[in-house]
This record gives sequence, C-alpha cells and structure tokens, in this order.
Amino acid sequence: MSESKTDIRKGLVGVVADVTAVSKVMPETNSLTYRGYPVQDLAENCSFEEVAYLLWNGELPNASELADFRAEEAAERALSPALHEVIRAFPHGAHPMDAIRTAVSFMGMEDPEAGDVSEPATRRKAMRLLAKIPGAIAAAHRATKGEAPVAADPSLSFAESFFHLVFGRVPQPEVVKAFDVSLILYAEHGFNASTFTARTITSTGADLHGAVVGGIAALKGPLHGGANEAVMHMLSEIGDPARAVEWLQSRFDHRALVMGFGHRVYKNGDSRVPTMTKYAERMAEVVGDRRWMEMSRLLAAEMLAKKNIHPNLDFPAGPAYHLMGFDIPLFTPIFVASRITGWAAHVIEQSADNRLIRPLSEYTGAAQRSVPSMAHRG
Ligand SMILES: CC(=O)SCCNC(=O)CCNC(=O)[C@H](O)C(C)(C)COP(=O)(O)OP(=O)(O)OC[C@H]1O[C@@H](n2cnc3c(N)ncnc32)[C@H](O)[C@@H]1OP(=O)(O)O
Ligand SMILES: O=C([O-])CC(=O)C(=O)O
Repeated sequence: MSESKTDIRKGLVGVVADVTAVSKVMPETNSLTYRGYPVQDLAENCSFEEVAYLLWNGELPNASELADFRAEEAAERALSPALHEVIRAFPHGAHPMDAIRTAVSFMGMEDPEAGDVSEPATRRKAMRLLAKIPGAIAAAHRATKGEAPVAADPSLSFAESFFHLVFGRVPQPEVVKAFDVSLILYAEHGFNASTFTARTITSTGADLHGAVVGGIAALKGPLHGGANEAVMHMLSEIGDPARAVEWLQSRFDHRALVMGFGHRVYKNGDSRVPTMTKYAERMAEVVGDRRWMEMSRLLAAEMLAKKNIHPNLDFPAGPAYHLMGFDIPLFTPIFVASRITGWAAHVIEQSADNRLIRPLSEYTGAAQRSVPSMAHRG
C-alpha cells in the first residue's frame, strides 16, 4: 500500500459537508439548539410531540396545531396484520435494532404512498413512521418473551404510549417525564453518522423509508447509538461503585474504549449530559437505587482526571433507561423512536436542495496489471 499524497480527512473530521437549518451544535459553548431553541429549555418546558413538530416545521406549534399533530400521530399507531405476522417470524433472539430496521423496511413496502418521494408524501410517511415505530419495537421485544403485542391506546401521549406498548401499563408521571426528556435530547444532532447516512441515501433520490433503514443500521454501532446499551453492560459488569476506579484503570491498561465517553464534536462536554443526568438522578430516587448513578459519578470524575474525556448523552441515558425498567436491548431502539424526527427533518431538507453526495477516494491498491489466465494464477 502506498502512502496518501492528498490531504485526506479520515472520518471526515472537521469537514463541513453542507448547510442545515435544523439544529446547531456548538462545541465552543457546549450547547445545542433545535431551530434556534436551546435543547435544555425544550427538554424542561416542552413535550416530545412539540419538539417533533418544531423539527419538522421550523416553529413550535400553537395549541390547536399541537392538538392536530397529536391526533394525527395517535391515529397512525396501529400496525398492519401483515407487519405483526412478519414480526412474529423474526428469528428468536434477534437484536431489537435489527428487528426495527427490518420492520421499517417492511413498512416502506406497505406504505400507501410507496414510490412517492414528493415533500408532502414524505411528511405523511414521516408521521406514520413516528407513530408506528414504538409499536413495532414493543411487539418485536414482547414476541421474544412469548408475549402478545399490546394494542395502541390513542388517548396516551407519545411517551406514555411507549411504556404502554412495551409493558402494558403507564408508570408514574416522574418516570414518563424523564423518558420524554430523553426523547427530546436524542431527537436531533446535526450531521452525526446516522443522519449523514440518511442524507446520503436521500441524495440519490431514494425514499424516506430507505433513508431511515440506513439511519437505523448506522445508529446500531457501538461508536454511535449502540453506546447507550454498552454503557449499561459496562455498569453491570462493574457491579459495585467500590470497583469503578479499579475497573477503569484496567481499561486504561488495555488501551480500551470506555463506552459513553468522548465525542467527535464536543471535546469539553456534551450539551445534553447535564439535563439527562438530572433526570437519571431523579429516576434513581424514584426507584430507590443509587448504585448506578454513584458508579457513573465515579467513572466520570476519573475519566476527566486521568484522560480529560467527558461523558456523552449515552452515558446518563443508559442507567436512566435501566432505572425506568427497560431491558438493555431496547435502549438503542428508543433512540430510533426519537431520532426518526431528526432524520426526517434532514431528509426533507436534503431533498429540498439536493445534490448527489459522492466524495472522492485516493486509490492506494495494486498498480495496473493484466488479467492472467487461470493457469497462471498462484
Ligand atoms: C449519541 C452518540 O452517538 S455519542 C457517541 C457514543 N459513542 C461512544 O460513547 C463510544 C466511545 N467513544 C468513542 O469511541 C469516541 O469518543 C467517538 C467515536 C465517539 C469519537 O471518536 P473520535 O472523534 O474519533 O475520537 P478522538 O479523535 O477525539 O479521540 C481522541 C483520543 O481520545 C481517545 N478516546 C476517545 N474516546 C474515548 C473513550 N470513550 N474511551 C477511551 N479513550 C477514548 C481516543 O482513543 C484518542 O486517543 P489517542 O489520541 O491516544 O488515539
Ligand atoms: O453527533 C454525533 O456525532 C453523535 C451524537 O451525539 C448524536 O447523534 O446524538
């Protein structure tokens, strides 16, 4: 392999690939705005439905716009009998991220506007995906436990409905609020890997479902959304706050990654971590189990002291979801249920001012040569 001669930004580090009006990630101030509104203010003062409306329309809804949005979403929650059958046929033990990726792909084929990539159709498809993804995640998860799906209840908010679909019941309001906050914080984050994947797929003229399938595939990786599950596996392995520092040192000794830490853009702290940590702490109080947050506090302090690396959103989200009662394999699918809002906003934006995304590569393989006959191959 020869050395590269051009200035290649491996991982596209520092490359500004396009403009966006959806969100602004500001590492210099550890802050993030959606359509101009600070994410922590949205998390404290709005519902996830209001934020979804904001991301898709550029403005927060008034009361009647919100009521219409909620009604539309609630009316689209039911899955088709064919999709239920497909979900029942998923291999036992399949990861819920693979299940939701496949379910979204199937929804693309049965969508009443399949093949229509116009903006109005894409917006209607986005609403159907937002509404149906929680039911598909929950049905697939329940199927692996031999449990029947729970019928959607249109009277519930998006966050309440998620719990209802997974567990068949809605927990106390503090738990629903913490979950709603997590959905708001996870909704959108500029040109992250899954969103950029969705925009690349869209740039070819492909449809929303294709872009979302690609986004889900990218989100599953442990360097991206899959880290929220990895964080909880890590905390479970440590098991006891007394072991946290010693455990971390062994990771350092092996030069291993510590999940839930570091970020491509934020180098001095993730804008969303303080809000998520506050609500994860609240969950610890509600459940009466301080162990996970105590371990988290020790790990974060040690990572900062020894490596100067801050936690990212997945770090407090992992224990928060555990304390809310979710099984670990559901954590990244919850991220999907939220990030569908950001992906769809970017798909609409990309389509509205599209140019095929197609970077160059510098060839470093074998020099040009002739094809040998079979008898002359080694
Ligand atoms: C919602 C989200 O998707 S947020 C991201 C979730 N992902 C994770 O939590 C996985 C763990 N974190 C990581 O793998 C990385 O920090 C990433 C992938 C998020 C960012 O990667 P990059 O921007 O390429 O990392 P960056 O170049 O800043 O790394 C600088 C140094 O810090 C180290 N580092 C970064 N993150 C970590 C970590 N979590 N654990 C240990 N070391 C780390 C790198 O190994 C590198 O060390 P080196 O200079 O000795 O090679
Ligand atoms: O921005 C990123 O690279 C990853 C991230 O935090 C997100 O997608 O929420």
